[in-house]
Amino acid sequence: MHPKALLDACADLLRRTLAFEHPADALLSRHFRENRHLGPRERATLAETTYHVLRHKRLLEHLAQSGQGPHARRLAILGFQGDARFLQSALNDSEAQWRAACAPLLPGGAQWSSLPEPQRHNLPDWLAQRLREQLAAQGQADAFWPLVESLNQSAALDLRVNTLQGKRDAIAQELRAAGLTLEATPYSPWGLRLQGKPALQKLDAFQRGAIEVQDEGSQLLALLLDARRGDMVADFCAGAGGKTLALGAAMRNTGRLYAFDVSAHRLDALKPRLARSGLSNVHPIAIAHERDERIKRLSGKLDRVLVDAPCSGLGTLRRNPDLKWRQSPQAVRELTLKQQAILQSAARLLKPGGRLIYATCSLLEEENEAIAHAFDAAHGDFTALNASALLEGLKVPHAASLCSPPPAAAGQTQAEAPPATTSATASTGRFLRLWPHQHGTDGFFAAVWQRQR
Ligand SMILES: C[S@@+](CC[C@H](N)C(=O)[O-])C[C@H]1O[C@@H](n2cnc3c(N)ncnc32)[C@H](O)[C@@H]1O
Repeated sequence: MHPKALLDACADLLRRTLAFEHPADALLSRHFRENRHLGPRERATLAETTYHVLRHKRLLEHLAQSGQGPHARRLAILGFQGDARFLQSALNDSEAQWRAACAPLLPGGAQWSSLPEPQRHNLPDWLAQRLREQLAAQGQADAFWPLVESLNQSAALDLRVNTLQGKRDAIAQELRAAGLTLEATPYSPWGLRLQGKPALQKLDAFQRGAIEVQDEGSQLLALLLDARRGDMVADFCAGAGGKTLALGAAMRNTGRLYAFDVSAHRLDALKPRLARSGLSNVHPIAIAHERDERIKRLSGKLDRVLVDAPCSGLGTLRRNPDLKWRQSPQAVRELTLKQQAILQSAARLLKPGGRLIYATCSLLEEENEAIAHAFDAAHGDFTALNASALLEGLKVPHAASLCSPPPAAAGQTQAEAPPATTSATASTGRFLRLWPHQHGTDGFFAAVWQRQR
């Protein structure tokens, strides 16, 4: 593709993305489907430029005020993520001069640190304020900048090994032999972290379902449910089934695993993944809402229920940077009502002794701890379990470092770790709390309970 045409295509994609009528990843996928002639480098430039501008939108829009020509083109010039010589040859003289003048203020530039804070954190004001307040209340005010910097980077590509098909080490060896560079993930026993973003779909391991793309944090949520052979389990908000597949494999393809979701479309995306995985214990069921009759019939019958609730997704900004511009305080408030309603309905499915997990990929306290505390207050028949102790029992390295609240005193030893079952709802390490800047995963939250009666 000619440099000028590629820059035009970047500008056109940005114009459409910044209308925020559709998620950026959906828009990009559609663009690539409709333009099959695009090569891998052109696709990478288009995708990375779009994501870079979404990540650094406040800064780039500020700098773009000084340029000339259509707004989206100015953003594409400032945020271009392809070969620098390629960009140079797409610019006219005045554009080239303007870009050179802006360069010291771009991310990584010599004068970037002199910019006002909003142009460095690139978050909407409401979100920056909430994160600052929340971190300060937890005594972690210093974590604000490391967090926003990590949210503005692209995420690593993690795989989950389908342990029904082979051990992690053996699959890692197979992938290395196919030319991939990777290492075991630090916490999940099922995970592999790839270097770069190699294409996976043609690999034999992918086609036979031995690997699935899944963030390490997501793997840990499924692990925490500790679903076992022969269990009756529900993945209440299964979506395209990332966690369903991990749960089905943990159950060794035995028992019964219901994959519920209100979106039949998302459940459809689970079907080819299920076919590859070799699982036959999964039952995808599209429901009308969380009080659907098909769910009521299962009341009091299940051993494990995972509620991977619909949420703001603000823990996934590394992958979905447009979410910070698409979310709002009002939308988050509405989500919290939905989250409470879903958790309440899902809890009814458990039998006494059964385990319930409420999880999100949000960073916000109101979608996480606040929902868990409200559930505690309304459900005396559920006892909170300690995520740190559970993960330790599952042999996850450094389990306590993945959970909050952190130990009050440094140097807590394993012997001092709290028991898995605790009625002290504010105990150390009660919640799984994953952060991109600390754990290299997306931001995740999970609270765990056991039904008593
Ligand atoms: C965070 S996503 C799930 C992601 C999925 N568990 C995975 O690992 O890939 C939340 C899902 O909740 C679904 N959802 C929304 N409202 C629901 C409801 N009332 N009952 C069940 N699922 C619901 C959405 O369609 C969406 O697929």
